[in-house]
Amino acid sequence: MNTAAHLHTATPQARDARARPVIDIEKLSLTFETNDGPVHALSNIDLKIDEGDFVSFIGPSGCGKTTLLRVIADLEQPTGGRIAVNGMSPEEARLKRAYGYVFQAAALYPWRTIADNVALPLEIMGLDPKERAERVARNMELVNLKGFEKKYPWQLSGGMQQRASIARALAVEPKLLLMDEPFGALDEIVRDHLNDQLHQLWAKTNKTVVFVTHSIPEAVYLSTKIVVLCPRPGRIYDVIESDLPRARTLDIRETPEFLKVAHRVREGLKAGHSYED
Ligand SMILES: Nc1ncnc2c1ncn2[C@@H]1O[C@H](COP(=O)(O)OP(=O)(O)OP(=O)(O)O)[C@@H](O)[C@H]1O
Repeated sequence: MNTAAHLHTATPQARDARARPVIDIEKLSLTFETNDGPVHALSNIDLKIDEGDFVSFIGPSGCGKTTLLRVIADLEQPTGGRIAVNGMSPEEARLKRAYGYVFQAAALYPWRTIADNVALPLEIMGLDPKERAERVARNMELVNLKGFEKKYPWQLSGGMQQRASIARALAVEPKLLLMDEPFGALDEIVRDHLNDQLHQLWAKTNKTVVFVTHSIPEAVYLSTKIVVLCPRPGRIYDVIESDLPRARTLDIRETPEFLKVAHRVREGLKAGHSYED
C-alpha cells in the first residue's frame, strides 16, 4: 500500500475532507432469508471511502458487489454492523439526495427526450424551470451530449444512452456517485472511450465515485482504491490503494506500474474464486 503517494497526489479539498470518510462501514453483514435457506450476501465488511476517492468493487458473480452498493444507497437493509454515509444513516443520506445512482441499463423513458429524461429528478425535486434548464444544459455538456437534447433515447447509441443516464444522476448535483456496472453491456472500444470520459469527469468535479465492475483494466484505470470481493459468504479479500497518478490517460495501461496493480487484482480474484461455479 502506498498511502504517502496517494495523499501526495490528492487535491487540497480531498485532503481536508479525509477527517471524516464519506462512507464508513464497520462489521457489516447482510443475510437474505430465502426458501432455500439463508444467503450470506455480505459478511464482516469493513471499509472507509474518502471524499474524492474513486473506488471500484470487483469480484466474481454473486460476491455481493451490487448488494453492497445497494446498502450504501439504502436500497437494501444490512442485518448486522454499521454504515454511515456523509456521517448520516443511508436513509437520511437518500432523503437528502446525497448520491446519484447509475444502473447497469440506462433506464431512460422512451417517450421523453434526452433533456426531459435528465430533467426528471429535478422536476420531482420541484426546481423551477429556469434552474432546471440550466442544470440540464450543464450536465449534458459535462457528458459530451450537447446538441442531443431533443433526441429520444432510441435515436442514441448504447454508449450515448448510458452517458445520458450519468447526466441524469449528476443533475441532482450529488457529491457521491454510485455506479453499478454502467458500461458492462458495451463493446470494448466504446467502453474505453467512456472510461476516459468518466475519468476526466471525476478529475474535473472531484466527486466521490463507487463503481461496480467485472473488468480488471477498467477497475485499475479508473480507481484510486480497488476492493476485491469473494463469495460465500460475500466478503472483502483485498483493498488495493493505487499509487498510479490521479492524472491519467488510457496509455497508462501499458506501463509496468499499471500492470503491477492489475496483477495484484488478478491474484486476489484467483484466490477468492471457486471453480465449482
Ligand atoms: N433480493 C435477494 N434475495 C435473495 N438473495 C439475493 C437477493 N439479492 C441478491 N441475492 C444473492 O446475494 C448474493 C450476492 O448478490 P449480488 O447481486 O450482490 O452479487 P454481485 O457480486 O453483484 O453479482 P453479479 O456480478 O452477478 O452482478 C448472490 O448469491 C445473490 O443470489
